[in-house]
Amino acid sequence: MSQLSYARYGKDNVRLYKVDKDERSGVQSVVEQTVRVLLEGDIETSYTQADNSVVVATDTQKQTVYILAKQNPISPPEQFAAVIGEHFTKTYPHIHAAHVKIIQHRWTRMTVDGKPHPHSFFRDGEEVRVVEALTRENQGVSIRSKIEKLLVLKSTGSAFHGFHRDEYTQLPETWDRILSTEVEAGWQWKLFKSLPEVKSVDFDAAWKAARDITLNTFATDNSASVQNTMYKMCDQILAAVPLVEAVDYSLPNKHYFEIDLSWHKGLKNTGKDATVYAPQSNPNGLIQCTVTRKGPIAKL
Ligand SMILES: O=c1[nH]c(=O)c2[nH]c(=O)[nH]c2[nH]1
Repeated sequence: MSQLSYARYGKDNVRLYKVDKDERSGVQSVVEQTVRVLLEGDIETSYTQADNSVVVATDTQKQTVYILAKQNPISPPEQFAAVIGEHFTKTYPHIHAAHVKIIQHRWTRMTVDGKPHPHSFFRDGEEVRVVEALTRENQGVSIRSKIEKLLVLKSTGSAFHGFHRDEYTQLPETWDRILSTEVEAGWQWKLFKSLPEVKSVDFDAAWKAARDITLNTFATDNSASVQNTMYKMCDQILAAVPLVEAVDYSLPNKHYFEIDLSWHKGLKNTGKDATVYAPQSNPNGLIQCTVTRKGPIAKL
């Protein structure tokens, strides 16, 4: 009559904080993450026959995350995700795949009296660093790194003209507009065959390169469109990080509308005279792309 066609289960929103205390200098460093683990394997009978013997309880999964966090570095998150994935696929013969997602939150060291403070931090924005890792038994680990919720705006240096026009078109062309977006950028790594291979990669350097390229290109590109600017970002990240096979962006176009105030004593507030704008929440444009190197992509 019916069959189970999809089954994954695990613990979501496992909140984790780890401090590293350098006893000699007294400097402490902190990392805060939110972890999701979802397991796949020979678990059908738990759904279809109430057979809990195949269930590694989600509470066990949570405890395991804490123990692995104690026993291993949790940063870079790509490596910790691979450690978690390997643990579940190696420890339980009937678990064949582990999907691990880690969201790393920002804690930026405070500067006090011009000096980096040894143990005080602040949240400088909602931007997060995200990792999605899929470990499949005897096959390796597929890792995607991401930047999410990085809000940016430029007040000039962006145009949008020459677009298709027909009887449905109302938007005027512009040679000078505000450009704002909340960056969601991802980069897919080549398939790693083993945990030691994952541990040899400088994921922090890649994250910094992707972030710097995103910000520098956003700021300096004389943007013809969101589409063209994001393609330039992808192209540079592929060039900067040889182990990355694909780069993707998803960019909402957060519109700022001019307001015609001429009805009030002839106030000039459009075109080159525009200074007061109305930020829009919705609807918004949404522009997405994935850019790959030529050739096939290895996928789990
Ligand atoms: O950069 C842009 N790309 C579009 O596709 C588009 N469409 C639109 O209305 N404004 C913009 N801006």
